[in-house]
Amino acid sequence: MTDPILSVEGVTKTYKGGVTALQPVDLEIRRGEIFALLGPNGAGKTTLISIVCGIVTPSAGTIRVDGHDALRDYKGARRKIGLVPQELSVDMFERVIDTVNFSRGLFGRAPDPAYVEQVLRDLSLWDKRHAKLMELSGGMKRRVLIAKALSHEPDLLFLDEPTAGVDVELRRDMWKLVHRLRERGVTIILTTHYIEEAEEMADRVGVIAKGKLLLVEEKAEMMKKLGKREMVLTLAEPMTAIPAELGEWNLTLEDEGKRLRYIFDARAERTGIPSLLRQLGDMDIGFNDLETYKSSLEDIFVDLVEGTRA
Ligand SMILES: Nc1ncnc2c1ncn2[C@@H]1O[C@H](COP(=O)(O)OP(=O)(O)OP(=O)(O)O)[C@@H](O)[C@H]1O
Repeated sequence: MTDPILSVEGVTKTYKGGVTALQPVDLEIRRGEIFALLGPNGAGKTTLISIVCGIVTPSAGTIRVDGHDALRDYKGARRKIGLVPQELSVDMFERVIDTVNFSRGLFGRAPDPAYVEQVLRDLSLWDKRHAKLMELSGGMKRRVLIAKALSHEPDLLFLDEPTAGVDVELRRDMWKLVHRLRERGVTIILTTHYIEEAEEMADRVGVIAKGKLLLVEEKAEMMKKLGKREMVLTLAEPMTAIPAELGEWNLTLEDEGKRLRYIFDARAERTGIPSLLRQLGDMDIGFNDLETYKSSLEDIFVDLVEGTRA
């Protein structure tokens, strides 16, 4: 990859107690992309982010953030990064604008009221700028965390589970916000348990489980490559069992024999649907409805993660 904004090479982490949270991880992030790191609880997502942000020391490996070695030149690397943590760790008595200005100062940036105003406006926090954090709703507090993370004009923004525990409306707002930030040139890495979040937001998806990065793919490519597809026929007459003549097809009978499900591989050149339908016609098996489905990222994810179970 030419000039990645982040490159992670051979990074591992074994915590003091002996838990191996990351097996050697190699990952490159392109400038300007939205990358979703998708994985179940305990997969190592937060550990990886924390290592890149210099909060956790890796057991091995190197990290470069926009050319800065994250270990040897921690400050240079860290300045490029905005981190939105999972937990609210803010002083509830502080006012919105003060906490954002304070975060900017921590990175040695000179005050820039116009920039901070823009960030607060983008996050619909401008009207609340003089409110104390304790006076804000949960969703607004989360936006304040984002404003703080953006306060020093980072090029790379980490969102650690940005929508965990927020309502649907706020989740959609977050998604829009992430797209807007990208339009402004910010590269975004987010972690999530939610498939639909990765599906909705990301350009590329990395699937991580048990500390192993199992796969990194363009989202569309991943769906295409690994997608199974399904066709469901609603039968005119319920069946008690699948006739032996249909034994070679990957069929299941559902809904008390009223629906027949056919699963096929989207990668295969031929779906087999025409010949299956012909055969059903020859056998006088009628149907009232035919639907096809593409498997979602969810199915792919479950397949992958289950594949890693010992
Ligand atoms: N400070 C620590 N000391 C010891 N073990 C830890 C520490 N932090 C995390 N772990 C362990 O490392 C593994 C990976 O945890 P991590 O928090 O990175 O996962 P995650 O993918 O972010 O999970 P979640 O989605 O639940 O936040 C887990 O087994 C966890 O228990």
